[in-house]
Amino acid sequence: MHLVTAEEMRRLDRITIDRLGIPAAALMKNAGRAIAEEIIALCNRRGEAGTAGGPRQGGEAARDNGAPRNAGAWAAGGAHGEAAAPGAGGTRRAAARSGVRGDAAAGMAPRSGGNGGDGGDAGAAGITPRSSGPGGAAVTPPKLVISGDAALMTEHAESEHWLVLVGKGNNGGDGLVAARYLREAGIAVSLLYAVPPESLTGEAALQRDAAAAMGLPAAVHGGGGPDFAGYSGILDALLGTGAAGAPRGAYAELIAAANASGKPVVSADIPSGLDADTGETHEPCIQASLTVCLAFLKRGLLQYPGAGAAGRIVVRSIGIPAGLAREEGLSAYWLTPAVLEGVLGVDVSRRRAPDGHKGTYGHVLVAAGSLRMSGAGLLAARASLRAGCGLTTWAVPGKLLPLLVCAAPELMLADAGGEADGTWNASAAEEVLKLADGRDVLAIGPGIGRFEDDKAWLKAIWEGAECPLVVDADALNILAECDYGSWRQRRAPVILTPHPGEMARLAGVKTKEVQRDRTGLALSFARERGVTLVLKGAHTVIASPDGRVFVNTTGHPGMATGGAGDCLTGIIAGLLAQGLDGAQAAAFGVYLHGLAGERAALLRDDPASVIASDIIEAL
Ligand SMILES: NC(=O)C1=CN([C@@H]2O[C@H](COP(=O)(O)OP(=O)(O)OC[C@H]3O[C@@H](n4cnc5c(N)ncnc54)[C@H](O)[C@@H]3O)[C@@H](O)[C@H]2O)[C@@H](O)CC1
Ligand SMILES: Nc1ncnc2c1ncn2[C@@H]1O[C@H](COP(=O)(O)OP(=O)(O)O)[C@@H](O)[C@H]1O
Ligand SMILES: [K+]
Repeated sequence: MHLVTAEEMRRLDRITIDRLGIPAAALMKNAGRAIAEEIIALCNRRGEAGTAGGPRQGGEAARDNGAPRNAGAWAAGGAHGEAAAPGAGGTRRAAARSGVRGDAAAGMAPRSGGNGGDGGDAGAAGITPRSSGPGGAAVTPPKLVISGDAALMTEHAESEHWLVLVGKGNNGGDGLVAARYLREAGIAVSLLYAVPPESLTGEAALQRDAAAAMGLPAAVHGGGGPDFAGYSGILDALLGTGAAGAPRGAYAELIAAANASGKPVVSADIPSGLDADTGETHEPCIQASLTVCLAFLKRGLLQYPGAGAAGRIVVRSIGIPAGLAREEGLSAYWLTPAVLEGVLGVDVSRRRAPDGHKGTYGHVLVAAGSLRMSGAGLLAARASLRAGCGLTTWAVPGKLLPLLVCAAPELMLADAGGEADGTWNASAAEEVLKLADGRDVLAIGPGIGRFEDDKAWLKAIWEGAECPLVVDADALNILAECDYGSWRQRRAPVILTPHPGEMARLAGVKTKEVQRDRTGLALSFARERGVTLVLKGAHTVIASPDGRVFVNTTGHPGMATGGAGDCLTGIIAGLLAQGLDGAQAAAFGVYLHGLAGERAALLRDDPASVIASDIIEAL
C-alpha cells in the first residue's frame, strides 16, 4: 500500500479531476459515504456488543467504545497487510489483529450491518420456506432475494446521536456528506461548525446547503466549552490534508473538547491537529478511536505520535485510481507481504532449492562483541543463522575465544586480534578483512565499544571489504565522526541500522529532530549518502538509495530490550548472504524481526518479558 504526503495527495486529486474528468464533488461524495459506512459499522459493532451484554473482547472493540488505547490487546497498534503472509500461523494471527485495513479487505470482510447479508434480507422478504413435494419430501421453493445498501443500514440507530465537527475546507465537506448518509440510516446527527457556514466554499458549500435542505440541525461554535454529553460519538471533520500548523481558535477549542468528552471520535482522513506528512501531533490533536483515511494512506498516520492519535485506521477508496500512485512514481510504502513481493521482489515464502546445501545459502562474517559486550556479537551471529544463511563465522578479539567455545555450537569462531583485555584495536581491521575475503556479508558493530583509532579501523573495513556491509551500534557512532563521503566508493551495498540516538549522531541533529519526521529524514539521508538506511524504533523506516521508502508495522514495545537490535543486524546479514539485495534484506529483515518479536510475546504472560534471545528463537 502506498504512503503519500499531503502534497502528493493533492497532485493525485488534481490528476483525477483534471485528467480523468471525475468531478471533485463525486470524490467528496464517495469520501463522505465511506466515512458514514465505517461509523455505521462501528454502531453495529457496539450495538451487537451491547445486545450480547457487554463490550467485546479485544482492542478493537474496546477502542471503538472509547476505552483507552491499547486496552485489551498489546498488539493493537500492529498492522501487517491483507495479502497472504509468509510463514505459518504466526503471521496470519498477526494479520487478524491488523490495525490498518484497506478497501480490498473491506470488500472481503463480512459486513455486520443489521440487515446486511443475504440471509437477513431473504428472511425479511417473509417467504414461507417449506412445503411438501411428491412422496412427502420437503421442498424449498426458490427464494426471492432482494438486498439493500447493507453498509448504510443499522438496527441500532435509536441509541445513536452523532455530532459532526465541521471545518472550513474539504475535510468539513466530507463530514457533511457523511452526516447526510448517517441521517439516512436513521441515526440522529447534529452539525457543529468551527466557522460560520457562510465561509465554506466550493464543494463543501454545496454540501453545507444540502445538509441544511435536509434539515440537519446545525450550530456554529461560539466559544467556551461545548457540551458533548448528549452524543454517542463525534465525527472529526475539522482539518485534513490542507491544515497548516497547530489548530487555531475554534478548531483548537473543539479538538480539546472532543478529547475531553470521553466519546469515541472518528476522524475523517486524519485526526485534526496531525501533520499528515510527518506524524507530528500539534497541540491539541484529536485522539481518535478510528480514522477513515481517504484514497491513500497518509505518511503521518504510520509514524508516532500520529500513529497513536489515529486509533484503528481504515483506508477507503474514493474513486481515485490506486494505480495513479505508481504512474506518478510515488515510492513510499507501508511494508506488507504484498509490497515485499510486488515492489521489492522478495520471495516471502523463503523457498529453498531441494538440492541446496550450506554453501548455497551464503556465509556471514560477524565482527562484533568485546569483553564486556560479547553477548551482542553472539546475538547477531546466532540471528544470522536463524535467518537462514548457510554458515556464520563470528570474529572477536582473540583473548575472548577460549571463553566463547561452544557458546553456540553452530557458529564458527575466528580470532580478530585485538588487545590482551579482550577489546578491539585498529590493527584488528586487517584480520577482519582477511576473514571477510570470500565471505558473502560482513556485519560489524554490535558490542565492539569505542577504541583508539577506531575511525581508521572503520575506514579500512569500509574501503577494503568487497562484500555487502551491515553497520550497527558503535560502528555507527564511529562512522558519525568520519568524513566517509571522501572514502573510496564501495561497490557492494552498505546497510546502516541506527536507532534514533545513533541516527541523530549520523545526521548531526538532535534525536527529537530525527523523530519529528522519520520517513522524510531516512529518505533524504539514504539518497544523499548512497546507503540503505534502517531507522529503528516503533514503526521502523527502511530507505534505499534509489528513493524508495518502506514503513514497517510489525513488532511491539516489548522489543525495546537490550540486544533486540543486534538480532536485527544478524537477520539482515543472514538474508544478504542468501542473495537478497540491500533494500530487500533490510525490509524483509525488519519485517521478520517484528513478527518474531510478536510470536515471542505470545509465549509470555506479558510482552514486556520478551528478551532478545526469544526473538531469535521465534524466528
Ligand atoms: N478533491 C479533493 O481535494 C478531495 C479532498 N478531500 C478531503 O479534503 C481534505 C483536504 O481539504 P482542504 O485542502 O480543503 O483542507 P482542509 O479541509 O484540511 O482545510 C483547510 C482549511 O482549514 C483552515 N486551516 C488550515 N490550517 C488551520 C489551522 N492550523 N487552524 C485553523 N484552521 C486551519 C484554512 O481555512 C484552510 O483553508 C482532505 O483531508 C480530505 O478530507 C476528500 O473530499 C476527497 C477529495
Ligand atoms: N516500541 C517498539 N515497537 C516495535 N519495535 C521496537 C520498539 N522498540 C524497539 N523496537 C525494536 O527493537 C530493536 C531495538 O534495537 P536497539 O535499540 O538497537 O537495541 P540494542 O542496541 O540493545 O540491540 C529495534 O529493531 C527496534 O525497532
Ligand atoms: K479530520
